[in-house]
Amino acid sequence: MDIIFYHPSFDNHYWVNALSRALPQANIRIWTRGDNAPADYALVWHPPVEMLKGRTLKGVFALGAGVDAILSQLKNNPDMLGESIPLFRLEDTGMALQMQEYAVSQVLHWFRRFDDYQTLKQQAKWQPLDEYEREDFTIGILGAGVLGAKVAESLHAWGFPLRCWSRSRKSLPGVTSFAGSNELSDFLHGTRVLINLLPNTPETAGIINHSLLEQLADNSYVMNLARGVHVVESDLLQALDSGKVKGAMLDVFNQEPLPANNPLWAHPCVAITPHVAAVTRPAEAIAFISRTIGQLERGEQVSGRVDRQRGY
Ligand SMILES: NC(=O)c1ccc[n+]([C@@H]2O[C@H](COP(=O)([O-])OP(=O)(O)OC[C@H]3O[C@@H](n4cnc5c(N)ncnc54)[C@H](O)[C@@H]3O)[C@@H](O)[C@H]2O)c1
Ligand SMILES: O=C(O)[C@H](O)CO
Repeated sequence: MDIIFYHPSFDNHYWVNALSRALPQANIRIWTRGDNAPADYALVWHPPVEMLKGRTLKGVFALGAGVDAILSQLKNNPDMLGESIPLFRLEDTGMALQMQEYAVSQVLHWFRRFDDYQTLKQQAKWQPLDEYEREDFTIGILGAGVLGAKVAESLHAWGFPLRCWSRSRKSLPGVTSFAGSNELSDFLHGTRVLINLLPNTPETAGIINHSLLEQLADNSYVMNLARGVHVVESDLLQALDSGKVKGAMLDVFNQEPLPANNPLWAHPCVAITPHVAAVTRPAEAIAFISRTIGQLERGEQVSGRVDRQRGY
């Protein structure tokens, strides 16, 4: 079995060595320009079109959870990957725990008013503030898939009222489920902390806009852990300036790296991390990929296949 590997920023040699240990029966090589030799599988992130074009592969694995970049490449280059070639993405592989750490720490930061205490500290003011009540701190999770469901589970342990919004109704312990565009307004009404874990699709791009933000509870908080394209940045800035939204924690942006002149950097109510909410962990990702290739080779059911029409 032949496997080609390409990632623009990972240590490709490290990955190929680790993959070779996990799949000793496979010949795994780093793909470089001009390599047209046959391959059965391709493991990729932002691949050059020529890497995949014209190949008859048994499968392509994206080395991350979101496949928006590869699907948008496919849109512009429809012959890059034949319709019948399955595309897979990483499901969890250590990302859920990272999302849980991120979401729980930030929700607690807001709930315990550490943002307000930081402001008071800057004024050298010793001033105990009123406590927030849990029942006023409803958390709404946009997207209740692999990562959203796990984030809900970790916040459930802290006793917050929880709700989620997804395409189909979910059954998650302690979480009120809203489904479909007809129920989005009901989901937003009373939501104090909004956590975004949707995939980037034509339906979800720009979803966190003026109209959505207006429907949240007053003094709400927004956490974007999914993709920058979900947020209309000018609408979020306006909502922060008006006080409707009290704080935002953003990991992803329309333009990455976020340009130095973007007003989000300087906004006192915005916290920023550089697209690190959940990174691909080699050991777990390689275990998932090698297990899935084994299942495919044996003709078994697999998980993680992307529905190209649906867009995730
Ligand atoms: N910031 C980071 O470091 C980072 C890391 C990993 C993943 N991500 C992002 O997180 C996203 C989610 O990952 P996942 O593994 O949980 O995905 P997933 O496919 O398991 O879950 C997606 C969820 O979104 C819902 N959804 C999709 N389209 C919808 C629509 N139109 N209306 C309502 N609900 C809709 C689905 O029903 C599902 O519940 C990824 O697509 C990726 O963009 C970001
Ligand atoms: O989608 C993912 O896996 C992360 O956002 C890394 O890009």
